[in-house]
Amino acid sequence: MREVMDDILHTQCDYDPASGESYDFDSDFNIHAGPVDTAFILDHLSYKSPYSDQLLVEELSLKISQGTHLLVVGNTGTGKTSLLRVLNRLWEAHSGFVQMTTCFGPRGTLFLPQKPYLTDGTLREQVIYPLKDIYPVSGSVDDDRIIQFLELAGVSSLLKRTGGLDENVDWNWYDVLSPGEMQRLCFARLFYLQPKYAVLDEATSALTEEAEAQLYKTCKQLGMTLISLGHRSSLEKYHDVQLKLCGGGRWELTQLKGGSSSSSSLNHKDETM
Ligand SMILES: Nc1ncnc2c1ncn2[C@@H]1O[C@H](COP(=O)(O)OP(=O)(O)OP(=O)(O)O)[C@@H](O)[C@H]1O
Repeated sequence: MREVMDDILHTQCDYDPASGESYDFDSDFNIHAGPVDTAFILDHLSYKSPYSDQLLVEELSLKISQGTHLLVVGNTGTGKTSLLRVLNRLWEAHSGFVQMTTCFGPRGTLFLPQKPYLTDGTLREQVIYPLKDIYPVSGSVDDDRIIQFLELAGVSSLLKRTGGLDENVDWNWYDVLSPGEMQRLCFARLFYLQPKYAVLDEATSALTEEAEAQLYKTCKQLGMTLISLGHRSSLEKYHDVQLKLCGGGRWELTQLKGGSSSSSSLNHKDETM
C-alpha cells in the first residue's frame, strides 16, 4: 500500500515526502498537459463493475471545469460511486477515455467518501488528515484556522469533549461520534485543506437541509468547485449541471440554472439510445 501511494505521489505530484524537501502548498498541481481549469476529461467513456458484464454507463462525454459545480444523481446501483472509482483509476474504463488532470490532495482534488474516514489520532490530526506526515509541524500557528473551520462545520463542541486539539482521546472516534458529527468533521477537514475540487459522495446525507446549506455555502466561499453525488433534490440549487444516471448504460446531462438539457452546449445522449 505504502509503495503504491509513494508511486502515485511520484508520478502525479512529483513530490517525495521522504526527500526532506519542503512541500510547496502554493504550487499548481496541474502538472499534466490538460487545460488548467479542467479537472476531469471523459470522452465516450463506458464503464462497468469488474465483476459484471453489464455496462453501468455508455459513451459518456463530459469535462469538469473549475467553477462549474456538477451534481450526479440516479437510483441506487446506477453507477454514481462507480464513476468515482473510474475517475480515480480504482477501476479500469471498459472503453473510451478518462483523464484526471489534477492531483489528489490539497490544491488538487479531494474525495469525501460515503463512509467518513477518521483517523485514531487527536482532533488536530482528524482535521489536518492526511497531512500529518507531510506537514508534521502544523503546530500552534494553525490553531486559529482549525478552530475556525471546526466552528464553520458546526463541530466546535468537539474541542470541549476532547479537552483540546492535541489531547489524546481514549475512545474510538467511530463509536462516539454520530453520523452527522462525522460528516461535519470531514467538512472541517475539507475547509482546512481547501482543494480546488471537492468530490462529495452523499457527504451530507446524515444532516439537515439547513446544515447542508451552510456547509455548501462555505465550500463555495473557499473557492472549491464541487462534484456531488446524492439523491436529495435540495442539492440541485448548489450546482450548475446535473448528470443523471438512468440505468442500463443511459445518462442525461442537464443545465440546472436557466438552461435545458437538449439546448445545452454539453454533450447529451438521448435516453432512448
Ligand atoms: N466492489 C464492487 N464489486 C462488485 N460490484 C460492485 C462493487 N462496487 C459496486 N458494485 C456494483 O456496481 C453497481 C453500481 O454501484 P455504485 O456503488 O456505483 O452505485 P450507486 O449509484 O453509487 O448507488 P447508491 O446510490 O446506492 O450509492 C451496483 O450494482 C453494485 O452492486
